[in-house]
Amino acid sequence: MNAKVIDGKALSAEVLAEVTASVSEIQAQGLATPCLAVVLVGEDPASQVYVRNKLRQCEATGIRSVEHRLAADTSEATLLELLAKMNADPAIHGILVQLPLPAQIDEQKVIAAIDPAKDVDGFHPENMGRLLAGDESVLVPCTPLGCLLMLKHTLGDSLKGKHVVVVGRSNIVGKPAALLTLQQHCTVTIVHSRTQDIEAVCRQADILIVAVGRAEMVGADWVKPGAVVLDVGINRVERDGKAKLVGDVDYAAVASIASAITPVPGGVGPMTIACLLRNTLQAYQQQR
Ligand SMILES: Nc1nc2c(c(=O)[nH]1)N[C@@H](CN(C=O)c1ccc(C(=O)N[C@@H](CCC(=O)O)C(=O)O)cc1)CN2
Ligand SMILES: [Mg+2]
Repeated sequence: MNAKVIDGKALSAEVLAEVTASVSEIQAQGLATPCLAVVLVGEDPASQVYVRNKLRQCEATGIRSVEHRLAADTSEATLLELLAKMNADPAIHGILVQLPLPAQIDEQKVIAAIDPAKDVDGFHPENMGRLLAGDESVLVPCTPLGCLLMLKHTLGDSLKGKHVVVVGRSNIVGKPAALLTLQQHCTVTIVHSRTQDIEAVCRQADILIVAVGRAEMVGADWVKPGAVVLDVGINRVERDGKAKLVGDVDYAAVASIASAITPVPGGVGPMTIACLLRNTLQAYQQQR
């Protein structure tokens, strides 16, 4: 088998085009423009790239953006004060704090301080709880939402009843990906570092979603022939003396056995940013 490549760049362009059309319509009606506030603490190079891309996509879709760059030694209190101001500002509809945060700041405390209505990352405990309860109007985390859109695009109605195995149990990807596919009537298993015979469980999957952060961990012997494989990993490695970006899946090996697979780069990553803008529009519409 030679897997179909699920093109995250092409699909994210479709999502962004829909957002752009909706923003144009809002502007044509003379309404306030949707606005996203982005907070970056410190100088992590990857985070700087992601934030730059988020701001660039805001501009491309017509969404207004406000950027706050804070020094790496910013105190938790200062960040919480900024969030309180933005929560109270009716001209700001979405707020995101780029993760990871420096060690002196408690990530959970910061996430919980964002107004759930403006939480375009879908990380707030209230939004996580609503997702768990099956509330379909809730803001959901961007990466798992991107995965779901890719699965719907690839499988359509036949997504129902499929066995999804999610590798990784993070709050940001693994758990919400499991809940979102459960909501689509999939049979869902989460596996992780302590799972016994993890390869055998993964081999049962019709759909394998891998989000562990370990370069090329999933080989062909983890995958049932014909499975759909979504690779959420982004790992910077050195190969033949050159820097290279690889996923958590051994792409060449798994593409020869899967029916469809996401590449890295150009797979799930671009969908994350497109879904952020989609969520910003949703937050705006729900605040009107
Ligand atoms: N507040 C948040 N922080 C973080 C999130 C998040 O959703 N919200 N996710 C990740 C980082 N992230 C977005 O913030 C993100 C990561 C990767 C990509 C992406 O498009 N990747 C490209 C490769 C780019 C590269 O060269 O590194 C790809 O896969 O094609 C977009 C967004 C952690 N923090
Ligand atoms: Mg092996």
